Amino acid sequence: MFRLFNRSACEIGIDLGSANTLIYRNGQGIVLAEPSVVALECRGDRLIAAGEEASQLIGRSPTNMVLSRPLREGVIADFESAAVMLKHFVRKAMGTSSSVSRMVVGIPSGVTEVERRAVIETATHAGARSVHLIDEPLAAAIGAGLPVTAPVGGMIVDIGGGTTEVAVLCHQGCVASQSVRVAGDAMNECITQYLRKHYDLIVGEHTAEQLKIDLGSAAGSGGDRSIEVCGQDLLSSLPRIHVVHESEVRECIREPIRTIVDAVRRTLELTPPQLVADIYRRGIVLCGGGALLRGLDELLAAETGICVHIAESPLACVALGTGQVLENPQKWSRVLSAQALAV
Ligand SMILES: Nc1ncnc2c1ncn2[C@@H]1O[C@H](COP(=O)(O)OP(=O)(O)OP(=O)(O)O)[C@@H](O)[C@H]1O
Repeated sequence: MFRLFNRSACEIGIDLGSANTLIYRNGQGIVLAEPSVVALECRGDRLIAAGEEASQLIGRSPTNMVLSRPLREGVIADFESAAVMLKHFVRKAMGTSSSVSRMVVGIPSGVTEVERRAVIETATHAGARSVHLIDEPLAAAIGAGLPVTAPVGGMIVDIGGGTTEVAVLCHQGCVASQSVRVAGDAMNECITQYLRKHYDLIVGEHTAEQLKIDLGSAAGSGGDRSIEVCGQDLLSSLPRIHVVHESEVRECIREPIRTIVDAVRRTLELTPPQLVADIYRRGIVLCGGGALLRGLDELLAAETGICVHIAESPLACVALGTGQVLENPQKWSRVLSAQALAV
């Protein structure tokens, strides 16, 4: 019976992000990548849709449905919805397995004890028999391939939807870090506010996000591309087409980008000189979806005087890192023993 049970149990690593949830399954790699969105029935908490399907309903949900992005700024803001969403994702990732014997979950480094507990309870509710938490910057650095076990310093900057995590790592530990609750969502919000204030135009979340991805940049590229968007006129409530320029988007996301650059500079100030020299030689590694913002690597390099590299799969680094910890528990025993919380 014991052997049968063990054969059907699986181990998974999770990046439970404000914007996206990724699941790594032991021996298989990343098996799920979905937006962290869930649609529930208004009465009761019956699941209607989760992930990509629910994301299509943002700004379009009927009145008998509650649409939720249960994580805000990297932490669980709506416990009930997070539990239903994670349970659904874990079931999908489990495939034919009957249980999850171990779950490694990435959490932002600046979270409170209550926020940590909320993650553990959500993971337990989703079916995990033992839950280990790992700091996201450490998981991201492992996933990005930084030599975090070596006695040399490396810097990782993870720009997600709700949080930006900056950390200097050395010998499986964190030497200096900053966690700011400003990232991709804050940029979307700035774009929405700008269009409302300057053009009396209200746009949905998807439109703001698309503008950021299509036109957003941290530094000028020479031209000034533009695209047409459709929004709702603030005064008449009627639909209106408006042309938005690259230079406008760059201007309105300037503030969150400044906050991110300042977090990197503050982390360097907190870093001992020997490690600063290591980082200078190896460069800074950028990951998270925000790493894909055009020109951000160049801006950071200009502001710090240090080379900046974008990780190979920036959106997957945290999940890949949790996966490596699962696959090689001996190597990462120090990371896990410090974080382990058997349920
Ligand atoms: N090409 C792009 N240009 C700019 N931003 C992008 C691009 N692609 C994705 N993003 C942004 O990346 C963010 C999502 O990144 P990611 O999946 O790493 O976040 P997360 O892990 O869910 O969030 P958090 O770490 O805060 O919990 C979103 O804000 C999204 O708009």
